[in-house]
Amino acid sequence: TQTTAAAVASQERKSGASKARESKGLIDLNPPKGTRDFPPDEARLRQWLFGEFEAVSRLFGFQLFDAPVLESEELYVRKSGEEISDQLFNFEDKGGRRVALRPELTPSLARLVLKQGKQLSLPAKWYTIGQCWRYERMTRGRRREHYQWNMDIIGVAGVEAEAELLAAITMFLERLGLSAEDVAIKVSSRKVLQAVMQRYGIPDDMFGQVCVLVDKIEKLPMEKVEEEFGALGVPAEAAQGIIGATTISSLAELEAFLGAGHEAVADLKRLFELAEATGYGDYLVLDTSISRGLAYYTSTVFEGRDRKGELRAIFGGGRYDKLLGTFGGEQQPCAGFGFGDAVIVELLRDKGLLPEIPHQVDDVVVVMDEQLRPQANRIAHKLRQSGRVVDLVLESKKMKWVFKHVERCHAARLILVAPDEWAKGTVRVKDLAQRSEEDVSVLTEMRAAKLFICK
Ligand SMILES: OCc1cccc(Br)n1
Repeated sequence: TQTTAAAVASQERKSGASKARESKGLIDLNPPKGTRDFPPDEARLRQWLFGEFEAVSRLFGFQLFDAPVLESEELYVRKSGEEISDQLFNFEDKGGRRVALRPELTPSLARLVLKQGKQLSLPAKWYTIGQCWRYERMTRGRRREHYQWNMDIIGVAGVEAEAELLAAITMFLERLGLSAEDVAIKVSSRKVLQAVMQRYGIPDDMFGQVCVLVDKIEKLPMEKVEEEFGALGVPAEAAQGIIGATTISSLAELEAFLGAGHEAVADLKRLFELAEATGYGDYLVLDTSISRGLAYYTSTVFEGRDRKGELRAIFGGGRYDKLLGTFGGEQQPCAGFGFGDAVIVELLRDKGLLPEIPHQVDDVVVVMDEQLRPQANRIAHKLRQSGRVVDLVLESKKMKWVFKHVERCHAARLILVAPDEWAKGTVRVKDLAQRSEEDVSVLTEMRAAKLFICK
């Protein structure tokens, strides 16, 4: 039961229609707060988007994995001030177990990799698309769920892994009609922050918290950031040194800051070289202001942003060489990314690149006399076996309805099973594109071949 204030707030947020239904004791037709329905039109767009995720993952030879949307809460308790941990959609199940709807997919991947142990041949290249959750006070009206495409490479220590992941991302963007003119991929290394922390003698065990706080610099007023550094016990001078290190935007500057032989410089130089050679170098921008909001990244981090800077991050990722170790498994070098299903659609819409994806079938089969229903079913079945997408009209309908239906289905052909034609062993086939029609024999498979067109 909600407190009175919460109930009143919730009632105020409901639309008039929802209130009206609620007052009649009817169920609310809207999905739970912060979640989305996918009726057919939206589901077709999502299916298209996921099809592109799948196609690119396939082209890169990655293997699909999956895990439950419900995980043990302990996978996500990291005490590093991460938004993802602060907003866990967690609860106690009826068995008294602390569980959570997964806020991200990487911990599940880590759990599965460790569970496979020595059975897993390395390097492993795994991908998945899964719904992820957060419980955020609806103060900001943000979504509580989204779908994320993840690709991860386990067992490769060099930035060749990050280069492969970025190649997949940029191939995906190009397939959708986007280019480096639309999207920038900001790249940095947390080894920069590590170097600064060492310079100021900040203990290593604060690395995750400091990185998560640096990620908030762009999102919070500077005084709030400085206050949070203070709360972490980071001296003001060190905080200024960390904040100062987030303004580097070229390899030359980075080299001057860290020194020529520093591993972060070598890593990023190699990454930019591979990106250029592969053909997506124009997307990359060195920018030490990015840190990402996940504590477990250890060096390379990257995020995709629209060049206009109007939208939230399109995707994000990086290297997380210590995560498996923190789960009590054998340490393995890992790199991966998460790519959400929401911001990319906003960007495609802004660019006029959202595809029209109508409901479409090849054939609509209609029986004109219920006596011929068995024959019509057989015709539809044979057509489907030959690969045709068939909408079989299941009740007697007037032709006016049939023609409207054929339009709704964007059908290529209308096949009428009617007594006169059937008596001659034929069915009437209307080719809706050619606006022609003919009676096609169904008496023998061969002569009926024209009807059972194989795709
Ligand atoms: O990317 C943060 C996040 C995690 C889970 C659900 C949603 Br919506 N957003």
